[in-house]
Amino acid sequence: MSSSTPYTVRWGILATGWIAETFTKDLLTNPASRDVHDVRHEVVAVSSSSSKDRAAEFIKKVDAPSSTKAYGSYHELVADPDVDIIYVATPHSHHFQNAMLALDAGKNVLCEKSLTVTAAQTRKLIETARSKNLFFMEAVWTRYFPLSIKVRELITSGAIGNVYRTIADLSVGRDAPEGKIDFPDTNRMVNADLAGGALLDLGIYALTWVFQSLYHTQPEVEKEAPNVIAAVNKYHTGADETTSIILQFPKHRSHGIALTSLRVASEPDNKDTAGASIRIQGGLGEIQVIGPAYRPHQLRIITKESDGKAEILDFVIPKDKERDWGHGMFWEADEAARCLRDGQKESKTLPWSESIVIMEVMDETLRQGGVTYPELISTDVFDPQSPLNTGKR
Ligand SMILES: NC(=O)C1=CN([C@@H]2O[C@H](COP(=O)(O)OP(=O)(O)OC[C@H]3O[C@@H](n4cnc5c(N)ncnc54)[C@H](OP(=O)(O)O)[C@@H]3O)[C@@H](O)[C@H]2O)C=CC1
Ligand SMILES: O=C1OC[C@@H](O)[C@H](O)[C@H]1O
Repeated sequence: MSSSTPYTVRWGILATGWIAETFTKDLLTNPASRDVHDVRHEVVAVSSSSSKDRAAEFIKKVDAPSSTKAYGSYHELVADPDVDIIYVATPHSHHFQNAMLALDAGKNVLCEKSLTVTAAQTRKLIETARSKNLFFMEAVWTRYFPLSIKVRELITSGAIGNVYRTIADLSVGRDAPEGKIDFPDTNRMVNADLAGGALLDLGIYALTWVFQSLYHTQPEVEKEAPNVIAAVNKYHTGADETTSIILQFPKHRSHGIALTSLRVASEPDNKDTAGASIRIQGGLGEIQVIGPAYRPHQLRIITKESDGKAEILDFVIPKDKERDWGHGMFWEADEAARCLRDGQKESKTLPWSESIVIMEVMDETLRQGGVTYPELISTDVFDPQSPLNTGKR
């Protein structure tokens, strides 16, 4: 293959909900629209545990090629020899069983966040990927944004000195009268059977910023798992509604403050009026990240020398004009493609070891808050016939 021929990855999409649609539409954009020329993506199959018809409707809706195969079960998808990698887009409750199903069938996996319900499940998936020599990655898309790459470069180049503290918030204001939260109790955001709660759904992004700035950017030998102090308020469903975590990295004398809530909003008007959702603070200045923690769009760099004038860097998410689409999830897909091309089993931007430490922080937070999830979704015993794999709800 000549070096000018892009490497093609053939994707299988497992589930047909909101994020599956958003991600698949990104896969179908022209990589040239984001100035990527070395990799490309094909969507070859989609599976729905609800029905084959639903998978077929999805294929039409996202405007995938008519040759895309529709399956009415996850089992059929993972057995398809034309699929190189499976994108797991079910609720977090299902990730462990669904990702295991794919790995067990010899497929590479990109799995939505939060990676699993427990750290033990994450460890099991990683052991399986390692023993089967397969690629496996947690789909924390924000890490692959040019904006995130720039933040990591600024930190490692010493632009704000030693980083001592990061304050990161991802909260959505869904407070409702009479102590309610404005999601039906069955919704995956608050339903404990689907591993609902602020932490696993949103808090993972606040933790991502703490880890990108205080952990990932450290030399390998200096990385340390943090001490964790958590305060958790539970909703009547048993899921956490407001969770605040202090992470202490003693060797580095640094603290991370990760905040998440379903009651109050990081950005009440979605117009940046509330200021930075993330502040990365160093001895010489700070980097402020503007926009929601999962899809930020601006950096403000303020140093002791700034003299009241922040350096502002804007990051626009490119659109494929022909499809009139571009959400920003294509960068993580490009990363997965390059790893497959280069024979790498894990991404350097979010290595397995880091996913484990983050899951351990979430475990500890939930333990301190007394949040527990049902055995069906927290077991680390793989069962191909689990209802989570067969869709028998
Ligand atoms: N990276 C990001 O920006 C985002 C990531 N996410 C993550 O993606 C995952 C899915 O979220 P989202 O797409 O919003 O969820 P949806 O409820 O919209 O979709 C989930 C899909 O999973 C399948 N599914 C299988 N069993 C169940 C079940 N018991 N209940 C509900 N769905 C089931 C269904 O597809 P089918 O019937 O076809 O099998 C369903 O459409 C979550 O882990 C979430 O954290 C979500 C939003 C944004
Ligand atoms: O990952 C996510 O990012 C966007 C949020 O709206 C969504 O709830 C969450 O799953």
